[in-house]
Amino acid sequence: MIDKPIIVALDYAKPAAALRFVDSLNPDLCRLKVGKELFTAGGPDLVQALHARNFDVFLDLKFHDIPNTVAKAVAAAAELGVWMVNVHATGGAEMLRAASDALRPYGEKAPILIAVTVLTSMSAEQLAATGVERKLGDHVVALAKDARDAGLSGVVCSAQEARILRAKLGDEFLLVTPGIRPAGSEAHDQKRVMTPTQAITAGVDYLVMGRPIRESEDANQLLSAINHEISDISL
Ligand SMILES: O=c1ccn([C@@H]2O[C@H](COP(=O)(O)O)[C@@H](O)[C@H]2O)c(=O)[nH]1
Repeated sequence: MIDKPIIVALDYAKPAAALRFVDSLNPDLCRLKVGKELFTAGGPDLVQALHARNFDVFLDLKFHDIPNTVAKAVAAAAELGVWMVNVHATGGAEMLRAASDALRPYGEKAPILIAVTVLTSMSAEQLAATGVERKLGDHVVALAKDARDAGLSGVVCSAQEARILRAKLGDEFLLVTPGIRPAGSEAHDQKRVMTPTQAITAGVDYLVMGRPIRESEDANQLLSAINHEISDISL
């Protein structure tokens, strides 16, 4: 299993609140994800503050724009030194290729580039209502193949699609899955959820968890318990 598979979503409105929480976390237990809300409030300074505290940062801005704009945006993320960055796979093959090509000059220092397939907050019915005629699983697989063919390293998907993606895309392709909920905990707005054990058993590489960790009484204790639970799984 991958080292430090839990990525904690720092969905905070204020950088100070995010850093207060981060200062209570043990960097040996997790990596961090900065999304649209916190990056809009805290910008590159906040990302640098997380790097200074020895955390790997997944910059989850889900770029989706014309190829030139997305290429420049992922290059800016590389300049920031983030560990992982993402784009929307529905931006199309040309956009995905432009993003991948933009990171080539950074060589081994390039962030891991992945693509969002179908948001974990969407059900099959909600996806169909947007006009997508393929079944949800088929759509995720098709978008993941587009990402792989454009040179990306993996996708954001639900753990519910992990088995089919592993079968179709092989063992090296990274699967990063939000919508992870410890057994018995609230799903909130997430529709396609799995527990950490179910997800790792299905072949997921990274588990993204926000509210269950941030709202727990002792985040380090919960992270340790989940890391211990999934470390026992042999695939
Ligand atoms: O399909 C996706 C893509 C991204 N996310 C992000 O992950 C976290 C999940 O937070 P929870 O509190 O554990 O629900 C959040 O930052 C989302 O923006 C996602 O949920 N689904």
